[in-house]
Amino acid sequence: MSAVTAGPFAVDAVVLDIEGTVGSLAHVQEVLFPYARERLAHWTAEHWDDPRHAGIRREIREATGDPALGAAAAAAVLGDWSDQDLKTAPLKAVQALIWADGYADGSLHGHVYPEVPGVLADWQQAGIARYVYSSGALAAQRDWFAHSDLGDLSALLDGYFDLTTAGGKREPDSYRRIAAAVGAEGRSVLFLSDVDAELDAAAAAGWRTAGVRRAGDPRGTAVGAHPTVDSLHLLRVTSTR
Ligand SMILES: CSCCC(=O)C(=O)COP(=O)(O)O
Ligand SMILES: [Mg+2]
Repeated sequence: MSAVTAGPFAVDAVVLDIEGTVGSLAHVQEVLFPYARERLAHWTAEHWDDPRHAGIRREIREATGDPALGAAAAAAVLGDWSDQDLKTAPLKAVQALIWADGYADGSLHGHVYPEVPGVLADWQQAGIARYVYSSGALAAQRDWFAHSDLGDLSALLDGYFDLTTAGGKREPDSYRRIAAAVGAEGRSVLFLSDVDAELDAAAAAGWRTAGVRRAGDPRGTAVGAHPTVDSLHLLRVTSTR
């Protein structure tokens, strides 16, 4: 393991990506996504006409341009989006609903790297706020941390942002929205991600940035030009206060 550190970062808040940052890319790609993919057809057959999911239905119909799209066609569309790993809000909403069953019956857990709870607790103790920003839906993010393989980590987090509340992760305006929502100046927020385009967007909004690249990640050890660590305990983060 490398011991390359990043920082110092004097900040009021840290915002963390999930996939590839606090949890393993392989877990998302090889466990979570297939779990939902295998159940998409059944989910749409069961729930397509459910009034509680009218928003999902409307968004998928809008995206396809077919106001009469039925359950079977919707399942095919969702399957295509999943196969392409497209970060679309309705796919993320359906995945979250399917995963919720797996978390509830104990067949799914959110993967969290071993140092994460301790580092979050240290930042909490130092008065640094801790938020999550993922393409995964808010419900999926909450479930990930509430049902992590290291226990319920919800108390270590102050809030969650996703595509519906912040916008796309490669758009600087999304980071401006989050900063406004948490009441922080961009320069006082540190964003952690495994994707350089996301860090570039955060930097364009004036945020501090650090890449996280876990050991064995096939994408290599650098995340663009951003200072990069392979474990959160190598970040030197202090409070501005
Ligand atoms: C618990 S969210 C599951 C991960 C997911 O759906 C996803 O698309 C990963 O996106 P991220 O922004 O966390 O890299
Ligand atoms: Mg990620």
